[in-house]
Amino acid sequence: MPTPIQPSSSAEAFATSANGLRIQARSVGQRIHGAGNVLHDVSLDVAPGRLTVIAGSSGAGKTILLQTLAGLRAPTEGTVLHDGTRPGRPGPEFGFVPQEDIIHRELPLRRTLVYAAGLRMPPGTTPESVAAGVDRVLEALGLSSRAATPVRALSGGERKRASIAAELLTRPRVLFLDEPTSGLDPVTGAALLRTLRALAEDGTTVVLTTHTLADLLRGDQVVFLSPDGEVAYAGEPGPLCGAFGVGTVEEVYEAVAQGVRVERAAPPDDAHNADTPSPPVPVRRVGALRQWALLTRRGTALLLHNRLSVAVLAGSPVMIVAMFAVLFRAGAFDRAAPDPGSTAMIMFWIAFGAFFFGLTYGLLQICTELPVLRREWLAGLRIGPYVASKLTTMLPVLAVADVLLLVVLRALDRLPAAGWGTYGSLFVSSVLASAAALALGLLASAAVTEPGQATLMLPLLCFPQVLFSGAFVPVPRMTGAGEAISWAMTNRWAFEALGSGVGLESLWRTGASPLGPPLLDSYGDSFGHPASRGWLILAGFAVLFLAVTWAVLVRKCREGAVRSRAGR
Ligand SMILES: Nc1ncnc2c1ncn2[C@@H]1O[C@H](COP(=O)(O)OP(=O)(O)OP(=O)(O)O)[C@@H](O)[C@H]1O
Repeated sequence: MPTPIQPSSSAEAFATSANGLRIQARSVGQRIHGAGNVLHDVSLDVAPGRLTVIAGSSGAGKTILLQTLAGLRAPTEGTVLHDGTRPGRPGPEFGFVPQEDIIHRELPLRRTLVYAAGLRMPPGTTPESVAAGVDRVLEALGLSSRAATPVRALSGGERKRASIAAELLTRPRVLFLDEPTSGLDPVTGAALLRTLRALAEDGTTVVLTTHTLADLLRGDQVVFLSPDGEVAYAGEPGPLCGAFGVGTVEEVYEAVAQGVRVERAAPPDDAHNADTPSPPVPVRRVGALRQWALLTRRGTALLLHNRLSVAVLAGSPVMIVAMFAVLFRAGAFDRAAPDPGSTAMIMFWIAFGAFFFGLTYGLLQICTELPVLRREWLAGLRIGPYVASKLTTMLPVLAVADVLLLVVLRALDRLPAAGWGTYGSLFVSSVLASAAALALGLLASAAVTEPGQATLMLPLLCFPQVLFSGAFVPVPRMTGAGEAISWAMTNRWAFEALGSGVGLESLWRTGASPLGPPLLDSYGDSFGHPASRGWLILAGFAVLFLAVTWAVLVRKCREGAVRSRAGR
C-alpha cells in the first residue's frame, strides 16, 4: 500500500539551509533537430528558494525549457544564467529528476540510496555520515517505513519520491523535476508538491514541469508556455485565471491555445556578463578506483537480486551441458578409436557455449540502466570505472560457468583424460572467449536504445559467429570474403585455440581413425598455431569492444544528459 508522506516532510526535516540558485533566461530560443524551433524568445527569472511550475499543452516545450534552464542544453539563441554566469558542469549542488526512474529497482530502497550516496557524496564521507544522510532523505520524503522494500515493489508515487531522495542526498541548491506528479493520484501528487514546497522554503530553488492543473496553483511562480514555445504567462499563480479573463485553469489552456498572451514587463537585460561560464565548483569527486569498487559491489548485488539475471546465469550453462550430453557419444577423444568429426564439433560447441554465456550476460547489462547511468554521470561517475565494473562483476561468474562446463564434460567422458596443462589451456581459451563475448554484449547493450532491441541483437550476433567460425566450413574452404569475415569472429579464434590446446592435430594425424588425415587436410593449419595466439587475439577483441563501449557511453551521456555547456 502506498505510504502517505509523513508530516516530517517539513522544512525542518530537510534541514539543508540551502542557498538557492538564481536562474535567469534571456531571449532564449531552442532549435531541435527534427522538431524545428521549439522555444521562442523565452525570458524569465527564477528567484532563489522559490517553487516555479512550468505548464503548457503537450509538446509545448516544457521538458526542453526545463533542460535549458538546468544548463543541460545550451540555448541556440539567447542566454541562461545561473547566479549571473553561464552554467558550468553540474555538481552536487544540482539535482535533476527526469521522467524515468533514476535509481535501480532490484535492491531494497535504503541499500539503493546507500550506493547512490557512495557515488555522490564527497570522498572521505564516513559510513556513519552516509547512513545519516540516507536516513535524513528517507524521513524528509516520508519513506522511512519503506526503507527495506525493494524499489520495484514501491508504488509509482513512492518511486518518484525515491528518485527525488537520491537527488537530495547531496543537499542541492537547485532541483529540477520533469513531471514529478504524472501518474500520481491527486492526494499523493498534492503531498509531493507540499514536500517540494518545504524544500523551497528551506532555500532550495525548485523548478518542475507538470500537466496537473492543481500543481499550477501550488507554486510561487507559473510559467505557461504556448503550443509554439512562447511564454504566454509568467507570474504568480493567484492572478493566472484573471489575467486571461477566465474562471478556471482549464480555460487558461483553451485561451492559450487560441493565441491569447498576457503582456508583462520584460525582465531587465542584465546578461552582459554572460560570456563567462561560472567557475567550476571545487567538487572532490570519488576516485576512479573507489567508484569501480563500489560499482562492482552494487553490480553484484543487483545481479543476485534480479530473477531474470539469475535464471540466465544458472540456466545457460545447464542448458548447454544438457545438450552436449544428449548430442555427443562418450569417448570421441579415445586415441585407440577416435571420432575426429565429433572432436571438432565438441571443441566448436565449447567455444560457442563460452561465447553464448558471455554475450547473454552482457546484452542486458547497460541498456536496462541507461537513465541511471546518465544521471550518475552528471553527478560525477566516470565511464571507465563503470565499464570496468561490468567486467569484474561478470567475469568471475563466467569463469565459474566455463569451469563447470569443462568439468562436467570431462566427467561425462566427452573430453579426453588429459593433464592439468591441457585443461589449463582449455580453461584460458574458454574464459577469454567469454570475456570477448561479454565485451561484445556490453557494446551492443550500450549501442541499442532499449532492452527489446538488445534481445533482437542476440540472434544477429550469434549467427555469423556460428557460420564463420571455421568449424562447419573450414577456413581454407571458405571464399575470400568468408575468410575475411571469419577474422572478425571471436568464435573462430576460440575454436582454434581450444582445438590446439586439446591437441586435435596430433590426434587426427596419429590417432587410429582413417578419417583423421583427410579432416586435417580440410582444416589446414587451423589447429597448428599455439593456443596463445588465439588468446592474444581474443584479449585484443575484448579490449577493443570495451574501448568502443566506453566511447559509445561517453557520447550517449554527453548527448542525452548534458549538451554543450559553456559554449561547447
Ligand atoms: N530529441 C528530440 N528529437 C526531436 N524532437 C524532439 C526531441 N525532444 C523533444 N522534441 C520535440 O520538441 C517538442 C517539445 O518537446 P517537449 O518534450 O519539451 O514537450 P513537452 O511540453 O514536455 O511535452 P509533454 O508534456 O508531452 O511531455 C516536441 O514537439 C517534441 O516532439
